[in-house]
This record gives sequence, structure tokens and C-alpha cells, in this order.
Amino acid sequence: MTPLPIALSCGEPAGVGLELAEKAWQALRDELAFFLIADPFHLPGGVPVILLTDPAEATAAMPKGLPVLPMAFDGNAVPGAPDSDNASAIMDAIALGTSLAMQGKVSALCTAPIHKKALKDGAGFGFPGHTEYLAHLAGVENVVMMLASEQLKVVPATIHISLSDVPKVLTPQLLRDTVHITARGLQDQFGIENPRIAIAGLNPHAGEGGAMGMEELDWINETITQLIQEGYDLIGPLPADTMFHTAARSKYDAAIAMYHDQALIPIKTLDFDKGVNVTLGLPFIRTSPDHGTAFDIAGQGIANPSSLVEALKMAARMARSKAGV
Ligand SMILES: NC(=O)c1ccc[n+]([C@@H]2O[C@H](COP(=O)([O-])OP(=O)(O)OC[C@H]3O[C@@H](n4cnc5c(N)ncnc54)[C@H](O)[C@@H]3O)[C@@H](O)[C@H]2O)c1
Ligand SMILES: N[C@H](C(=O)O)[C@H](O)COP(=O)(O)O
Repeated sequence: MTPLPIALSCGEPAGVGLELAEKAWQALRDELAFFLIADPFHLPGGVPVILLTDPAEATAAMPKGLPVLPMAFDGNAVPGAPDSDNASAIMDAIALGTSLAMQGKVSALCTAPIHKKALKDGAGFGFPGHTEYLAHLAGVENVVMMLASEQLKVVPATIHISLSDVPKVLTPQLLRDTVHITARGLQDQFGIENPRIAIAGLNPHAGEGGAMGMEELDWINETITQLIQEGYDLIGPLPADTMFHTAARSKYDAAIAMYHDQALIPIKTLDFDKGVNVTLGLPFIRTSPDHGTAFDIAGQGIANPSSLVEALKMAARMARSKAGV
């Protein structure tokens, strides 16, 4: 049976998402089926468009034109200038994609970038990002954000919070939950039966025996020891500055970092063009490009579609694996 199409939510129309959706269609039109949830009037117009009345029509439409499930937006799409009148529809497009995924009408949800502050200002978006919003929509408490590429899979234990809040939010339970969800995701969505996970310390040199911070001695060491005793294949806490070079990465399947930039700097340095944002712990497959709205280049036609293409291909691979095909 032909796998179900992937739903692609449009994200911020003033960003590069719609341009990249057109480029992704050109790259993938003969490889997989996705449809864009967007206002057709916002599209740059670079490719033929086929308006859908039902997601099921996307597979037949894909070779002929970019399938679009139309959603009316109140605002305009001016590159680089988010229109607050679009904010609620941007959220609705994500919610529609989530609903279709939860109903099993699409094989996965891929999300084009949103501008978090624009959504907050325009529609009171009360979440730090897609990850937390999707967990809320799906009714699940614990999910993790993984950035994945062939060179590195990395998960920040804390995401969109200030650095000053990281030590307060980091707890043994959060680390335990993160290890559990990451290990399950590596097994279920990446087919790694016995995943090896490296865990970064919070402090420089993983605390240097207490000389540069006490969290490792106070609870991180003990939590990791307990998790190893429970059967997880873990190493750490490691000094973060020496756990991402080539030789170090060969010793693990995924790394867990303690905060956003400790995780995202290495992967966006190693593989910005092919990195994919995957949410683990949802009851459906969700991927996203590893970049944002790129307002500084929006409208110029120069955005690189590689990350979105990889995100769609990864979602399709995961869907086929889940369906046993
Ligand atoms: N998945 C998401 O929805 C997502 C991901 C990251 C950032 N964001 C949001 O996007 C907004 C802007 O964030 P930012 O400026 O930190 O990061 P960004 O990724 O939008 O831009 C950072 C730099 O990378 C460049 N860049 C990004 N994507 C590119 C592409 N496809 N091709 C060529 N160059 C590209 C941009 O031009 C810019 O110079 C923020 O609101 C942020 O929260 C959303
Ligand atoms: N933290 C990610 C990054 O910087 O690439 C991105 O903002 C993901 O956020 P979402 O939860 O909106 O996918």
C-alpha cells in the first residue's frame, strides 16, 4: 500500500518556509508524497500548485504539482516582515497537521519554521516552540527535541529557557526522562537496538571534581550510575568540549547535552545543511528543518532547501519503518 502523505505545516509565511516547500517539491516530487498546509496566496509562485480537498489526494498530485491543502490566512506574506494577522492561522496549521497525524490520515508531520516571538506577539503563543506546543496538542507530558544528521544525533535536556534557569530546571528526574525517551526513540525510530548514549556534564570539564561546579558530584554522576545499573548503555558525564570531535562521536549513537546551545552548536557546525529536528516521545512522527525563518534572506530565492528535504526524507523513512515496509 502506498504510504500516506506527509503533512507540511507552512510555518511563518514571512520566512523562507514557503520558498523551501516549493524547492522541496522540486527535489522530491518523484520520491515521496507531502502536502503543504498553507494559504495558496502566500506562495512565491515558483512551481505549479494543486489544491487539495483531502490529504489523500496528495499522492496522486505530487508528481504534477505542489499539493496544497488550503487554509485561509488573514494577513499578508511579506518576506522578512511577519504579519501578526497570520499568527493564529500559523498555529492552526500546526494543529491541523497534528490532528491529521493523530487520526492516522498522514504518515507524519513536518513543520516549516515558525518565528516564536511573532507568534507570541500576534496570538499569545504560550509555548517556547513547536516541540512544547505539539506535546500539548498530543496530550503527552514528556518529549525531547533531537537534532539528527549522519554525523551526530544530539538531544538538549533543557531547551528554550535562559541559561540562568538551566541549573534550576535540570533535575535527576528530567535527566532520567530524557535518557528514557532518547533510548526509546533510537530503538523505535532509528532502529538502534542497543543504543549507546553519551551524556555531557553541565559545567566546564564536567565540574573538574567540584572545582568548577558541584552538579556532577551532587547528582549527575549518581543518576547516570543508577541508569547504567537499570540497563542503559551510558557514558558520562563527559566534558562537553571534547565529546563531539570525530573520534569521540564514534563511541556513541547519540549525545545528551544539558542545554540548548551545548547541543545545537556542534550539530549546526558539523551539518547545518543536513541536520533534522526530530521530536521523540510524540504519538506520531514529527520532523522539522534544523533552521529557522531566516528573515535576513527571505524573499531572495537563495535559501538552501537541504535541511527541509532531509526532514521530509527522514519522516518518510521513519513512516516506512513503522509500517514495516
Ligand atoms: N523549527 C523551527 O521552527 C525553528 C528552528 C530554529 C529557529 N526558529 C526560529 O526562527 C527565528 C530566527 O531564528 P535564528 O535567526 O536564530 O535562526 P535562523 O536559522 O532563522 O537563521 C540563522 C542564520 O542561518 C541562515 N539560514 C537559516 N536557514 C537557512 C537556509 N535554509 N538556507 C540558507 N541560510 C539559512 C539565516 O539566513 C541566518 O543568517 C527565531 O524566531 C527562532 O526561534 C524556528
Ligand atoms: N531549538 C531549535 C533550533 O534552534 O533549531 C528550534 O528552535 C526548534 O524549535 P521547535 O520546538 O519550534 O521545533
